[in-house]
Amino acid sequence: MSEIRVRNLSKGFRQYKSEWHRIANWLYLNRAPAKTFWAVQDISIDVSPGEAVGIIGRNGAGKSTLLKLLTGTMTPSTGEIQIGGRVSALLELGMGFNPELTGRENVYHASSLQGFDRGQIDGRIDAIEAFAEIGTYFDAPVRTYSSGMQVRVAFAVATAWRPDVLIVDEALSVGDTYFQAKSFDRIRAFLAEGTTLLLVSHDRAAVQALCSVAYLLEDGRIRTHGDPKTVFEYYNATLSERDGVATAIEQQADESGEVVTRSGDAAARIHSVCLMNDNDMEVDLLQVEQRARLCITAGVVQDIPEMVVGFVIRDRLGQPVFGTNSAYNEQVTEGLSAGARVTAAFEFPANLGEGGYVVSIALHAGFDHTQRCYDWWDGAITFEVVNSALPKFSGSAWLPTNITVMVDD
Ligand SMILES: Nc1ncnc2c1ncn2[C@@H]1O[C@H](COP(=O)(O)OP(=O)(O)OP(=O)(O)O)[C@@H](O)[C@H]1O
Repeated sequence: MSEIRVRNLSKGFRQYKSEWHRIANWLYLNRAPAKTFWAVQDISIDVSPGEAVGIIGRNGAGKSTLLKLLTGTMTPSTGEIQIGGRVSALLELGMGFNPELTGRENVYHASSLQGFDRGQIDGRIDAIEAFAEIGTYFDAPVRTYSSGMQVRVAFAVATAWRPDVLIVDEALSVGDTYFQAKSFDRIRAFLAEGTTLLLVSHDRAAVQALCSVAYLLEDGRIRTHGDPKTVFEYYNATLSERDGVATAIEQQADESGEVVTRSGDAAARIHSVCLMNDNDMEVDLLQVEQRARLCITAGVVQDIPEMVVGFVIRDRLGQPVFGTNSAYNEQVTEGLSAGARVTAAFEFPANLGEGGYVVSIALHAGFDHTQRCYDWWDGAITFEVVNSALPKFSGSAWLPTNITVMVDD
């Protein structure tokens, strides 16, 4: 059985030529044939109990509208929604608070709207206050709060009881870093206990860390769905599409079963990518701090006005660790003819933490691939960084550190 079952869901908004046409329509003066704009079109999704699903897409793709339909704050034009269990939604956190009431009073009010009685709220209020960590402000009117304080109280009350279904819309990105980390821990704990999660986020690391499936929305429809890494790579490839012209996007599993994404208009193609160590040997293993050289060869297929070669190194969660390109370094090659061969080398010290890294390579015009992308190759190579010579450290960057510790008796 699905915890969330959505079938052929659509939401249309009527668009009028002017305010007058809108009013005329209300007054049944039939002089304003309105067009319908479909913010959500024919969406079907099944989410199993305990599953975590990410929803991604450009601004205006229909993500918030979909969540509003799921939480019942908007009614669908057509389609069906079934949700099992108690839903808690973190949308527009704190918007429902009464500014004249204190945080504590708002917590009682918000919790009673969620269906909890006074005794149940009395039993949780101390925990909510402790989680929000806003000190004496908890008993001050909400109008005196900073937006961060409001988010803290709103998150604390919305998650005071573990919901069966948690719906989160970028809500966490507004809090401060400390509170975001604490909120993520709470969401992770809910997931471990069986909560179903629907998360709208542009944060690739958060979606990859929390979700097992992602859906890419575009113009109100599902363009693709699958494992979050593959869907984010596909999304990244769509960012270079212009004027509604679709980019060719290939996704194929390599020998190890990893899905590799390649996209672009193919006016130039990457031929080979390899990583060399300081002994000029091709490697897939580097010591922390060892010098490395990323070597790329490419061929020009059609005459192009310019070519920029770039790369990005990502950690295992898909978070970019470092990326640069020849445009940032003022080495754009111009006026390339079909048949030309291009070689590029990027040399750098592997000042990275231990672990696995994935490299994407790009050939494009302009400062990034969103202007015109010839070839983008996600996961072109992978490599490992090991530390057998330096002091132990954590994290994905190696920052050579001088340490001074003194004791005064
Ligand atoms: N009440 C409304 N009336 C008319 N159009 C609307 C309404 N609400 C949303 N839309 C339109 O529907 C489309 C989808 O909007 P939505 O807010 O769902 O996108 P989104 O993917 O959440 O975008 P963002 O990432 O910017 O929040 C947009 O073009 C938006 O202008």
